[in-house]
Amino acid sequence: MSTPMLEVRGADVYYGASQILFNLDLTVEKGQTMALLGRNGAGKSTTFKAIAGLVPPRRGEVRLSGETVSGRAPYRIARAGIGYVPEDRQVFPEHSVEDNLIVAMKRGRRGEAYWTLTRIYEVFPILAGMRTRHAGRLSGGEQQMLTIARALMGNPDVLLLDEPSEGLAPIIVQAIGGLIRTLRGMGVTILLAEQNMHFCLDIATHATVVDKGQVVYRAPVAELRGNTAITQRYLAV
Ligand SMILES: Nc1ncnc2c1ncn2[C@@H]1O[C@H](COP(=O)(O)OP(=O)(O)OP(=O)(O)O)[C@@H](O)[C@H]1O
Repeated sequence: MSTPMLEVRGADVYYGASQILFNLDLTVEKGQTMALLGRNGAGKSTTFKAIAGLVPPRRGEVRLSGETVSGRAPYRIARAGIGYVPEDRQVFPEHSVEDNLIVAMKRGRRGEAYWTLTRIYEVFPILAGMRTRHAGRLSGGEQQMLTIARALMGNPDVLLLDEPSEGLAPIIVQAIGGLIRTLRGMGVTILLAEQNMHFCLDIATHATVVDKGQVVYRAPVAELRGNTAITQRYLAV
């Protein structure tokens, strides 16, 4: 098997004296859309912060295409190819949609420039229609699309999306879901954290379930769908 795109190996992660993740292992292969599922407080966001270098693991490591990136500063991890979209949609509110995209523009680590403004507008036509609008004027769903588009402008090898459906109306959640499916169809490698299992089942190819900071299940999504013992016990559905 080829080297995984993203690996977390044996990660112990703490906030101060509290241990939040315990010996956590996670693997995302190239082209997969991996759902990271678990209840509120299970450790999904902390896993993302550990990967992005905001809360580095005290033990264990994070590897991107086989290269250890944990221990580096967050901006260096981003530059290495990890595009992180945190839960709180951070846009520059006083700047236009297009300026928000342009400041994030960067070649990938092998010099790739697949994601350009033109391609972003093809995949996100809604942003094309509001390119001169101040980002602060966008709705929550539009801002979510903009933050995903901004992360892509950095030509990452893997895209981390932390609860992209959170707090959005069902019709917008559907639109975000459709967008992630489009990215999946384009071969983008995605790690998607979600509390909403139904949202994930339609989008992801694989699932990893965490509970109390530990991985309790991993399988292709089709298997999770049929596993009511797991979904009832860990996902409260
Ligand atoms: N900055 C922090 N300091 C201390 N504890 C924290 C901090 N952030 C989160 N925690 C705790 O870490 C645990 C895991 O939180 P985390 O945010 O990773 O969960 P989650 O699965 O992403 O859930 P949510 O959907 O609520 O974001 C929780 O018990 C939470 O209270």
